[in-house]
Amino acid sequence: MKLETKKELFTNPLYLESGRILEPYELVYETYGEMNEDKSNVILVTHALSGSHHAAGRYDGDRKPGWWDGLIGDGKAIDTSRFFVICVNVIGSCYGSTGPMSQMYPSQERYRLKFPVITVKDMVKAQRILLSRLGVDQLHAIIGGSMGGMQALHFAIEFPSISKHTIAMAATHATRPWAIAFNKVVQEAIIKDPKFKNGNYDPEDFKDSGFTGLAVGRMAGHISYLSPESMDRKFGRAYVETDGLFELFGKFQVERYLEYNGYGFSKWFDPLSYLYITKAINIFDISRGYDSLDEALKKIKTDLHLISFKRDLLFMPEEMKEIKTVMDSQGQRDLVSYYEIDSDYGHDAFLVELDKFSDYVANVLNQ
Ligand SMILES: CC(=O)SCCNC(=O)CCNC(=O)[C@H](O)C(C)(C)COP(=O)(O)OP(=O)(O)OC[C@H]1O[C@@H](n2cnc3c(N)ncnc32)[C@H](O)[C@@H]1OP(=O)(O)O
Ligand SMILES: N[C@@H](CCO)C(=O)O
Repeated sequence: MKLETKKELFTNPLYLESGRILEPYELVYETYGEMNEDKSNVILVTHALSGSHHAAGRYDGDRKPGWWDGLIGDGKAIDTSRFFVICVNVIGSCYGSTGPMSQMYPSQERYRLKFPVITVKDMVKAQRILLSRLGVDQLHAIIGGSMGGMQALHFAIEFPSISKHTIAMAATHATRPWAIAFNKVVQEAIIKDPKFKNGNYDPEDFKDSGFTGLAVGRMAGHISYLSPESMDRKFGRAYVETDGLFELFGKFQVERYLEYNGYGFSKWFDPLSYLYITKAINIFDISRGYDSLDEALKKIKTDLHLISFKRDLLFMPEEMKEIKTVMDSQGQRDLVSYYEIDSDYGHDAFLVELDKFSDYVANVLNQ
């Protein structure tokens, strides 16, 4: 599989939903496979909250491949021997596209809290502009999970003719208070951490030791990505062997797991990006700007595939099913399908249980 990382600079303003502008801005992206002559084999993959443009393949020295490597590659469900796949790091993130720690023009100071609030619709708009720059006006498919699924839904509504197929997984049409509440924990923990310094932190300060606010908040988030059943399976009631049951700070394996993943995460993810992206997720609502959800969905022309996971406790199956119900009731039955995957892993099943939906995805892409 041919893997390339690229960056594009845009000097025209990006007009944001908030009324503010981002100017200039950069987008970093990866591509896999080769674009054919008539540009008819392009698939856009959209990433989730902490994901990046590195969706597949491996660079020299990498311990792990990209986050959807099991799905994207030669002969895999998103077959890079046939398709040219693009994955773009969203604005607001911390992997190279313009985000809160980028430098403002012309002062060269970092934006920090001066960075504008961005929305999932803004992330999509920037990617549409990148596609135009690449000469791509028609996609074979758009596919993403979680916040990636939200982007796929926005693409379907805002750019109805751009893609033949749209696959939105483990997402919702509007973020519910339940999910906002988990994000509140991480946001509060970040801003109240003394190292945050009202956004004026030095990233070097937590490169080695981690950023406690982000670590603790991410633990709450991570709980919402699993389920009671997957935790039973992963850990049971196992205790860390070297810890005594009657030591106050002795740990269950599940506690060790949350510490490992929370503190590890806080060494490499930027706290301001986390604040801005969770804000974008919280205010996600595909009906904003329309009279109703029905009106927003009426714009859809693409073949829309909605996929939920049975025990997704963050974005629950009923939320995606509602999109199908509305579309069915207003004469769009032929455009929409809904598939509920029998899984008890939890929300992150879209990253882990690839064998449960690979064939489905391959079938859609073969149509
Ligand atoms: C599009 C995107 O969103 S990409 C971003 C994806 N990444 C994330 O969401 C970050 C959070 N990570 C995760 O949620 C998970 O690691 C996933 C979903 C990516 C993968 O899940 P799984 O393959 O089931 O891995 P699992 O959750 O068992 O293990 C994760 C880590 O915890 C470690 N771990 C497992 N059990 C324990 C334990 N008892 N104590 C300490 N650490 C543990 C694993 O060794 C692994 O470490 P590593 O990341 O250094 O390899
Ligand atoms: N665990 C994934 C999905 C969260 O919605 C992430 O961190 O991006």
